[in-house]
Amino acid sequence: MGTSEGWPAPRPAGAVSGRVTVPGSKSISNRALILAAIADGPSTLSGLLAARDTALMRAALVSLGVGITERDGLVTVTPGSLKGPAAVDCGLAGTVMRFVPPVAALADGIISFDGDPYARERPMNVILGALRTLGVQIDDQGTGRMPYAVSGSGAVRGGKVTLDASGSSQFVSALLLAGARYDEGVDIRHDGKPVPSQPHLDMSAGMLRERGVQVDDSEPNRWIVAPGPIQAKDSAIEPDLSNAAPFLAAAVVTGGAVTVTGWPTATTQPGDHLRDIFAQFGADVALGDDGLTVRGTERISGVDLDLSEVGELTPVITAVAALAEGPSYLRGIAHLRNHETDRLAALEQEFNALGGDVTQTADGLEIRPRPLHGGLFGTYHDHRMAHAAAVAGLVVDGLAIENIETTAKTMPEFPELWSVLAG
Ligand SMILES: O=C(O)C1=C[C@@H](OP(=O)(O)O)[C@@H](O)[C@H](O)C1
Ligand SMILES: C=C(OP(=O)(O)O)C(=O)O
Repeated sequence: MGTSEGWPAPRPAGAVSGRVTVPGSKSISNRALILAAIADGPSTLSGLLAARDTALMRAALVSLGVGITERDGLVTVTPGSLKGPAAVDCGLAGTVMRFVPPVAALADGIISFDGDPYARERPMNVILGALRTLGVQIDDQGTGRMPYAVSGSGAVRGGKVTLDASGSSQFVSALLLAGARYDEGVDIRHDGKPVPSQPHLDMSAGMLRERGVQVDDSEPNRWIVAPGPIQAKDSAIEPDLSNAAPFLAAAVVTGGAVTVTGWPTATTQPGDHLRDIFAQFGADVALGDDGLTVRGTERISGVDLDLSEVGELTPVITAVAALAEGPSYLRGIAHLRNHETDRLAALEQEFNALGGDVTQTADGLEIRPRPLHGGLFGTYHDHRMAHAAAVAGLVVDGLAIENIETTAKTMPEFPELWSVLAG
């Protein structure tokens, strides 16, 4: 696949059209695994994503004493008594490094956490501080970052905590997901600039309610989870709508038509915002029984978008914007500096290296379309940088993608699916 020269991005002669089935949602899969692991009985999950982030989550839960078996594509999770010692590899997965420590706090024993080199740069201080307030003992050598160890005593007091989740919604989701199992539940208040990624918070609250947990999020910036059992639940994981972004973008930038199958009619996934976003770029968007179809038109308009709720869509949106007719302004995404890499810097660097004109602002990007030329597009261990590069490569000669294998974080089949659609 990839070589030292990178993976040559497919450069089709004309419009890209076809149907794509994308694998399960990373965010729903890892929440379903966590909730099943601390539920009141076994749960069977279908359509669970098989990718690096979910493999890391499964390994983490198994190391704590959870039973996970797989048969005919169905994954059964059986809660066990949670115990250390254990060592959790978080890779570069935000959902593992933030969601597992609150569960590890329920275990009896010491659970240590580490991950990829860049994982040590991703902020953890807010969630570690909040856990300490809730009665959990954590040793991070005073760094607020990885590596750290949680010393569980088999139970967590819980209760009230105030935190600043402007850096990542995952700090709140982490406490919500485990909070029902704390003696006093959790009562979280956010104090700071706005919390990003509201759909992911709704996803956490929604999945808890589906499992019988009482969540009160009626007051802005406050979430109360009542103590009590989490009901086991068999469930089907939706396709990953954020990972559908590059495929749909292929239709937009080549004037083709792409259908992503199995698009849910109601969902908390942020990727559902793509319907509106691609329409703003000028594409025709239709949600039908067959899935979501995006049809490119003659023109790609520049856009002015606040992406604070859907930050993970930014790399692919940047690629489309770089190929538009006019400038685009993407706002509300300062927190992307804490993602798999500093995404604002990485997008600026890599699109400008192709002849583009992308500038970082305090909270986003300004993109002025320029004719792009080929080159090696750096991906910084960021799956979504690779998706952005692939979209640009559809219409730019000689574009190669460095470390295409990084797409395995959430979609190991990406190179194959992309080659079939665009090759
Ligand atoms: O809870 C989740 O599953 C996620 C929340 C978001 O994190 P941030 O709020 O840190 O952007 C999102 O970007 C990430 O890809 C997945
Ligand atoms: C920010 C992302 O991932 P993580 O879950 O590692 O935070 C992402 O997938 O875009």
